[in-house]
Amino acid sequence: MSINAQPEGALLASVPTGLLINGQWRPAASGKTFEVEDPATGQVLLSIADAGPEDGKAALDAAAAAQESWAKVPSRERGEILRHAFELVTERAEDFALLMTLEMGKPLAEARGEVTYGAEFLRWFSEEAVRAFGRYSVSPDGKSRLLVTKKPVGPCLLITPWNFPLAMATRKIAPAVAAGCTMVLKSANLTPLTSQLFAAVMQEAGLPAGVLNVIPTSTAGATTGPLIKDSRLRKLSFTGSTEVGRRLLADASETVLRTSMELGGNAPFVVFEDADVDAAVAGAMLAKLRNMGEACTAANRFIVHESVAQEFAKKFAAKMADMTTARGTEAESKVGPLIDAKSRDKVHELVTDAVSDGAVLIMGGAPVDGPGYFYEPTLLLDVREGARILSEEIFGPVAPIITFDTEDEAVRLANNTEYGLVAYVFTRDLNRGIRMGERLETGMLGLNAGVVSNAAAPFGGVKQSGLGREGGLEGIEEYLYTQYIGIADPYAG
Ligand SMILES: NC(=O)c1ccc[n+]([C@@H]2O[C@H](COP(=O)([O-])OP(=O)(O)OC[C@H]3O[C@@H](n4cnc5c(N)ncnc54)[C@H](O)[C@@H]3O)[C@@H](O)[C@H]2O)c1
Ligand SMILES: O=CCCC(=O)O
Repeated sequence: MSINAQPEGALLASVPTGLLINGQWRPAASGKTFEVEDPATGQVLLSIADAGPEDGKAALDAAAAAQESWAKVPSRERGEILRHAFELVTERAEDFALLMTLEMGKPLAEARGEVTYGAEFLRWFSEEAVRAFGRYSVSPDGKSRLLVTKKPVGPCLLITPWNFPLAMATRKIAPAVAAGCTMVLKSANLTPLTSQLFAAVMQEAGLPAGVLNVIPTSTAGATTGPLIKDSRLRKLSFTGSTEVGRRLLADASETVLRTSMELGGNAPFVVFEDADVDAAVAGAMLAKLRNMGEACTAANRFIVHESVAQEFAKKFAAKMADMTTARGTEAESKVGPLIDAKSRDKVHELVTDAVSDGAVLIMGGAPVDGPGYFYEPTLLLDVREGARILSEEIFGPVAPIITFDTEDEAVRLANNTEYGLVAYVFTRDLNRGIRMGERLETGMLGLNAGVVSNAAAPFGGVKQSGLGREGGLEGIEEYLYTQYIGIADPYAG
């Protein structure tokens, strides 16, 4: 494969279409396949093998068989495989970007940004692999020695969403490889192609057979359900909706399976009266329109001080009006299609509901005519506090604005949600920024920043946004368990 993007046909022809089990690409046991569509055109891109329960079991068999030998591979070697994978993904950045744009719809410029972001998890954890230290200490009474070590948790099931096809996979696979775990990856059925290509890259980077097994499927529950109940599985790492996450947590409780849950969000974006409004608008464009608003981190509620709300809305609308809605492969595209008709209908329903409830439509507010699932960038002012659009994830390019008067009111509005992934705060007052960090119930805070994602930072939420952290120093811990060995007094007898 070349460094430059291949033409679509050649690129698609290079994507493996089988299941990856024990180092071999093979058809599903049932012989079934499913189709992957381009959300911008509705055209079928590729048909790929459709794993069923039998394939799921074969994948876990392979992961379980490879676990012991993989855990013994020196951490430096595991790190070097990750580093090699980082270099290969970077060399093929244009291919990964085009593939993501084709199957998910995001504009090419954003897809390139995701390649950089996704690849960084490989580099970060190639460096962290060698730092999973334990400790040795003398017990307080001096009579014994305490040896504390970190060990790989064992075979993991990784389930990823469709919205960031590369980064959501590398954010799990890289720390699992660094920790010495084997894996079964269940990629998103709407965007499995990037994971297929990435798995081929991991093979090329030297990952031994059986360490990473990949089972795309159109029957997620039926195929992964038995794995979650299988006592050989030691970890479930899920990224997706809170609704599915809740169900998987219930299933995981049967075997007291260790879990990481990266779930939904409902991010507040708070603009204080002392904020630099232009900087807040620039942050809002990122926090809202990155990935067409299809991000767990997307600002879902703009909570703006009443004294600057008109100015903020006017400037925000002007910037939004510059965003060209077009197929992601077109050079001018700034907003691609939503993932499917169901998602677009839900976005429209939330907008219609807010408007019929008294919100003022400043711009947009409708699906775009023609092929693909495009939705107009939309701005709503004076949204009523109890509106559905403020309590549900919009997952589209729609920004609802509500106003506040006092800091206490901003905090109350921002925390008024079951979610707690990220919040954004714009203010020139550092003390106020710090206070908001202390008062907001979220795992992450963007202070005068519209994006917080960074491979070196612990990504994750509180409340119903999930459990655990991905990235940062914390990310590898999700794949390690602590073992303590008590040693008798070496001076006794
Ligand atoms: N917190 C985060 O880091 C983060 C990151 C990305 C996306 N998300 C969230 O993901 C959601 C969007 O992604 P989605 O629509 O793919 O979510 P989803 O929950 O519908 O699906 C996520 C994954 O789970 C699989 N799945 C669905 N039902 C399943 C079942 N019964 N058993 C096993 N697997 C099952 C899907 O096939 C997919 O691979 C949003 O809520 C978004 O906020 C969260
Ligand atoms: O969709 C949520 C993930 C977004 C990110 O990692 O920046």
